[in-house]
Amino acid sequence: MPTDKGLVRSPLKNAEDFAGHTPMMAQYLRLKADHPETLLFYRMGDFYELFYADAEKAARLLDITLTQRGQSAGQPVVMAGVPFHAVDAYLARLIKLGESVAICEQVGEVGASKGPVERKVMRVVTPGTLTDAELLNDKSESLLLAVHAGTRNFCGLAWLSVTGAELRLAECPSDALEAWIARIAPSELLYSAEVTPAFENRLKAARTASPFTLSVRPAWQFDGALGERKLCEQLASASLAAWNAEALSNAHAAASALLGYAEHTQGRALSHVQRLTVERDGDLIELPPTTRRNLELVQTLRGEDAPTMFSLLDSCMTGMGSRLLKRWLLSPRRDRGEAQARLEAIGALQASMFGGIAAPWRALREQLKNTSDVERIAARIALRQVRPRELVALRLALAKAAQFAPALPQDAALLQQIAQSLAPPAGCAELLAGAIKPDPSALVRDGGVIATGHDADLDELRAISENCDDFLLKLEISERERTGISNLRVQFNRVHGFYIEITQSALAKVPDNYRRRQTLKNAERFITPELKAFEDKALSAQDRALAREKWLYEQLLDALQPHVHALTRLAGGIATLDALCALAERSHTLHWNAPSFVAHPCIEIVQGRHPVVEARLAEKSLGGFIANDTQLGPSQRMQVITGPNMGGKSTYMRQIAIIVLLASIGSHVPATACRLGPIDAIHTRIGAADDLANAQSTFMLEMTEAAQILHGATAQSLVLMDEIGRGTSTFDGLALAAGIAAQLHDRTKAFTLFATHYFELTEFPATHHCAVNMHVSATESTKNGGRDIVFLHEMQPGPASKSYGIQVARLAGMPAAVVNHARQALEALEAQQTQARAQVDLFAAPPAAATPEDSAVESALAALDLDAMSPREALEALYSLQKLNTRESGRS
Ligand SMILES: Nc1ncnc2c1ncn2[C@@H]1O[C@H](COP(=O)(O)OP(=O)(O)OP(=O)(O)O)[C@@H](O)[C@H]1O
Repeated sequence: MPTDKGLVRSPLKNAEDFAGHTPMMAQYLRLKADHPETLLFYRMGDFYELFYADAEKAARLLDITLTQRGQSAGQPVVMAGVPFHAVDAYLARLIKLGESVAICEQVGEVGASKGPVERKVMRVVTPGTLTDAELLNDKSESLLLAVHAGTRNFCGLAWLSVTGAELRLAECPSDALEAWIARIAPSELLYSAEVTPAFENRLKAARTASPFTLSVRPAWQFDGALGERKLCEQLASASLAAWNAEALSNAHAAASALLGYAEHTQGRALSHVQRLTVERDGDLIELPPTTRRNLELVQTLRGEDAPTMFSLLDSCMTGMGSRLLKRWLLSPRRDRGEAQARLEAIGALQASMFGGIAAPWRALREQLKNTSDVERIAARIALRQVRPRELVALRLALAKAAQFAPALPQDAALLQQIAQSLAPPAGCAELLAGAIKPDPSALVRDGGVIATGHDADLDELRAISENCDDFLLKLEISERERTGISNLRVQFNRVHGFYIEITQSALAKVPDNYRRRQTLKNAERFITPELKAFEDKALSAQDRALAREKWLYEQLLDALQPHVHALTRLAGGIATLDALCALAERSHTLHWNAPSFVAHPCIEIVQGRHPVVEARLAEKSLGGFIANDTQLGPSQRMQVITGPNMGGKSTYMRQIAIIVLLASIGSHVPATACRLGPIDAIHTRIGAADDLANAQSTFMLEMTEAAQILHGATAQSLVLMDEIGRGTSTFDGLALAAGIAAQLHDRTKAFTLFATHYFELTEFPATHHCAVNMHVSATESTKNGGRDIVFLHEMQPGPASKSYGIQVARLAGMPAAVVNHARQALEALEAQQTQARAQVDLFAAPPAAATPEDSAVESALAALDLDAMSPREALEALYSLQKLNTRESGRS
């Protein structure tokens, strides 16, 4: 029997367990037993109430009042509540804190049966399965990721956004798991209750890179065969061959848990998820978490959202566009096909000759403004959670989408593809226009949502409640005419309802179909079948109109289901168009140019700039950015960069990485020209703070990151090494820096930018022919006796002549006494070093270490497939290894 850490069933499951509890508390406890780890919001009239431990927790987290009311099973009932109309704000706070909430509604008729009204958990809101517009961030996705610790050191991954249309699968070696998690950046991660404690600790540790909620699921839900079946059902396909996703049993197992959980939280299947993508290790340009952090792609080093590369790049008009652009930025592909198609599209959007009007991106962006989030609305239609006003927004978006296509230039394949996806699903806009009022109430339960003319019954019901007086007046006139009784009156009172009043004198003229209702002194009151029917209708018209509206809304949702697929396709088209128009606008505004791709290895940049630093300088009027060239190719793979602190070394290195990344996603780049050969990864090792959370010192972290780069980089990688070795003693640091530079140059052969303050390293290019010295220029100002430094920020060939550390310290406001002291000490040190400097060849290759051959025991050990062994076989293998070892020791 599989254990289930997260979903431990409450022992209070049987009816007798609730003995002594009031019927309502027994109902609550029964529902709570199914959601032990989740706060249960139990609807009572106008409030959602929480009880017992949930109430205490909510009171603490939400700062709401904890109260006690009555007793159940001899104990006071501890409770706390939130008003139902304000629930979204409370949910948002809880979700932000990583909590999950089960929403339990009253589903039965009040008073329909004995005991409490029937209640049901309608949905579970968790950080990774958000669907409410109020809880979601427009510009970022909330992703749910399931991880399966598979066999043979492989992990399966499956992830999706519940409000998106795409499910993604991947398999990765176990040691690459953290990098994958960091790249996916989920809001919630699902894992099996039966993973090893070590694996669980790794998942917990992965939260330091970007926080997410961990949710444990029963082990049986991670089932490969079940996952494959569920995927086939989801995609309405007999096999996964079309997606090249057949032989991925670890990922299928993750998908099984993922879909199961997503359905559990939404209370229904995710019919809108109809696309599948398999991500493979080698498809993407590797951007390790350190690179994303150091290049400040989506977060600054301080953890803020701006100014970052994404905040500069994202001028999208819609949330869909922003989300897609972020995905592009974080997942550049090695294959240039996609980037090339985007470049072509941007070129076409910028061509001012199109149709004799200004560049098409301008007009398109105007049209894209205020387009609603069709992607999320389509998902909410599928999940039957869509609100009336969203449907109006959808109708307007459909009308807009129809205008985009004719405005699209015809000469780029990607734009043509977009034009096709923008065709609004036939009949959908008409359906919406016919069914929903142009300005409906926010919620269906308030009524006033369904358009007049959509349903005759509803119109009549509304007419009754709205035009009661009118009806009575008309009836009075027609009855007076029919009977010839001129003082006949049609009236209403609360006790007797509707009636026709006839005075004594006119009784003789009363028609046959009048039935007596009441006799007064001077008059008789009658009812007719027509008036009786009206009375029945009028008295309950409002309630019935509301019920009818709800029913009609459900009918409308049914009728919209077949359009969901086309709507998500259309949403994809709008998002892509928006992202491309944003790139065209950025390129125009920031004076960027199109890069070109070549097959031979090179990174050639003419007049490159760092876009974020440039924007900051412009914003603060700190002067212009100095552009620099970069030339890296087969014969010049490494630049050893020296120059003063604050000279611009880091900026120069980062700008190259950013230009390479922008080109790889198909964006224009901040340079006059750029030619780029194949790239498989961008690695960075740039100064870091202590990683206290992982108990690593600065130096340990520096070495760990450098080691990862040396293991991972290839001849197609771009490597940024900023001041490696500075975290330890000078000799240690210098020696390590020399070793690392030699390894990158001789073995890895990656394109390397190696910034250093060790002047000794400027000798490196003399013996390493693919390396060159570069330096950032600075000069001493004539003011202040030539003691001040002026940064020119220009990259020039050759090594720097001076380090200017003391000048920079002076600029930073160091007391004059310290500066003088340092200057004297420096002179003494330099004199001493020149005398004592022994000629040490820092870069000489070490004597080849004899690589001992593996012993027979080691070879046998390496050949064992532990995952495929039973405990008995493992024990036998151990015996034979022991025997082998005894034999070997005997020989030696
Ligand atoms: N090309 C440039 N044009 C104009 N200003 C620049 C340029 N490069 C750098 N700067 C300015 O100089 C500042 C320092 O640059 P950077 O951090 O790259 O220097 P550094 O040489 O790496 O310094 P350190 O060695 O102390 O790390 C930047 O914040 C920016 O304001």
